[in-house]
Order: sequence, then C-alpha cells, then structure tokens
Amino acid sequence: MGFRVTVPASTANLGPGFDTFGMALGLFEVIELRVLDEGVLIEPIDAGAGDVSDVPTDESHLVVRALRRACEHLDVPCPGLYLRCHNTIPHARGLGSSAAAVVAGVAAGYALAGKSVDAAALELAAELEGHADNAAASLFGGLVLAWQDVRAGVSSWRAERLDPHPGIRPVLAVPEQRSSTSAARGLLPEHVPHGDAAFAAGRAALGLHALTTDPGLLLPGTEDRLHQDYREPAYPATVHLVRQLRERDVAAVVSGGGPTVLALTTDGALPEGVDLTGFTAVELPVDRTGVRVAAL
Ligand SMILES: Nc1ncnc2c1ncn2[C@@H]1O[C@H](COP(=O)(O)OP(=O)(O)O)[C@@H](O)[C@H]1O
Ligand SMILES: N[C@@H](CCOP(=O)(O)O)C(=O)O
Repeated sequence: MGFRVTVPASTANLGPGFDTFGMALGLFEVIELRVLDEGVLIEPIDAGAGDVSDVPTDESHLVVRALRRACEHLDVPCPGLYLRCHNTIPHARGLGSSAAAVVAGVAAGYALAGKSVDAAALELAAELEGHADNAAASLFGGLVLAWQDVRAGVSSWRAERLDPHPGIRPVLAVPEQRSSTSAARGLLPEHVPHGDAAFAAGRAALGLHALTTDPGLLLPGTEDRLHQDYREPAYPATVHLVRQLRERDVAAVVSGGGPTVLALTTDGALPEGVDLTGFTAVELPVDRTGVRVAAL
C-alpha cells in the first residue's frame, strides 16, 4: 500500500491576525509513503528547501510522529514505513514547514484508515506542532481563521475556511537566514497595553474584510501591534524591509514567526528602489485546496 501526500506551505498571522489567520501558498511538499512490515526508512530530498540535513531520519521525524499519532487516534495499526520526502518549503523561515510536515503525517494516517481529513485532524496537528493557524491553512487551503473553542474548561481548535479575494497576489521575500519560531515566540511580552489590544481587534476585523472583499484596504488591514516589533531583535533586516515596503504603500508583514516577508500585492511585483539585499523575492499563488492524498 502506498500514498502520495501533497501539502501546501502557509503564511500565518497576515499582520494583525496573530495566531489566528493563515493562508495556504502554492509551494508544495510532496511525500511518497509506502507501508513496510516494520521499521522506518526516510529518504529526504532537497527539492528547493535548501539544506535539510538537520531533519532526523528516524521515529522523531515530524511526518512519522504525526502519522503515528493519527493512527492511534483512528485506531488503525501503525506499520513500518518508507518515506520519500521531497522538501520544497525552506525550513525555519516562517512558511509553515513544520506544520506542513505534521499535516502530511496526519493526512497519511487518515489515508491508511481509508478516511479524508476532518475537523479532528486540525486538533491532532495543532497538538503536535502548536500552530493551528498554519496547520489549518495546510489542511484546508485558502484563507483560514483558526480559533479555540473552550467548553467546560476543555479547549479544542476549530477553523473557518474563507476564500481570499482573487485579486490578491502574494509575493514572498525569503532570506537565507533562519529563525526558529519558538525563539521568536520567546521575544513576545506576557502582556500588551489595552490600547494595542483594541487596535489589533479593529485591524484584524478590517484585515479580514480587505483579504476577502476589498484589497484596497489591505494596507491598514495588515497593521500589527501585537508581535512584529517585539520580534525585531531576531530579524532586524526583515522588519526593516516590512517598513520600507509599507512606506511605499505595499501591505507587507512578517510571514508567520519570520523571517520571511509577505507582501500582499495586486500586481505580483515589489516596487522599484526597495533594497532586497539578502532576500529572494518570489510570487506564490494562494492554494485553495489544501492537503491532497493520492494512492500510489
Ligand atoms: N518536512 C519536514 N520533515 C521533518 N521535519 C521538518 C520538516 N519541515 C520542518 N521540519 C522541522 O521544523 C523545523 C522548523 O520549524 P519552525 O521553526 O516552526 O519553522 P517553520 O515551520 O516556519 O519552517 C525544522 O528545523 C525541522 O526541524
Ligand atoms: N502564529 C505563529 C505562526 C508561526 O508560523 P511559522 O511558519 O513561523 O511556524 C507565530 O507567529 O508564532
């Protein structure tokens, strides 16, 4: 038995939607999986991600861990595995590589159980990786709103899937430099001023309207006060580029936990005169499908 799992990268936060907004991008990790009698064999392939030699090739590999967790949840036997991983998403750049790996594993577990991914798949992915905004985008495609439903003291992740406005053309400026998401999270304060929280609520609501209905409002609708400036010490060049672009009326933000810059354009280009030293700019379409699984 074998499957090919194709899973999109994602960009989280989109400015004011910290830990909530996510959008799937047309850059796909492809994992070919075959069931073995026993053991784990992983063949990592650099298909554009760059150096992935730090990724383990044993049971601790994120795809394997997620697959085993999904099999446990679905009560299907978890056999030996051969994985051929075509790594396309650069790691630790804020493009959701870890969430994509987890979503691939969860979707493969569902495929072994003969099922399509459902709402519980998001909970499994978020439990393993921590970022439901990225995971929901990789699972369901399009623009997602991930939120925590808390009932009787028990919380679970839910997601609403929305269609981004067709005129939006994301351009990503990806640096060579890596930044771990957990390190960037460590720079966030425990509390923020009430005024900033109120500002963020307003901008997140405006941002959602801009992203789905009126891209003309993207510049104010992507203004953040909750995370980007706090994380500047981890990637000053990224925050500087965001400011340069915003001064030229481009709706630029830090992608996820950084250090990639996301520019939400309507023409697929960055303006002349912006200093992109250290960054590679690429237009990536929005992926509207999310993870897909095909039998091999
Ligand atoms: N395809 C993958 N397979 C296994 N591990 C992965 C894969 N992609 C990412 N990872 C792990 O996730 C780490 C990056 O996660 P993180 O810091 O959250 O950044 P991001 O998710 O933005 O790329 C990598 O250094 C690697 O350990
Ligand atoms: N909301 C999270 C998103 C992390 O995204 P990643 O692509 O950097 O893993 C955060 O901002 O910490």
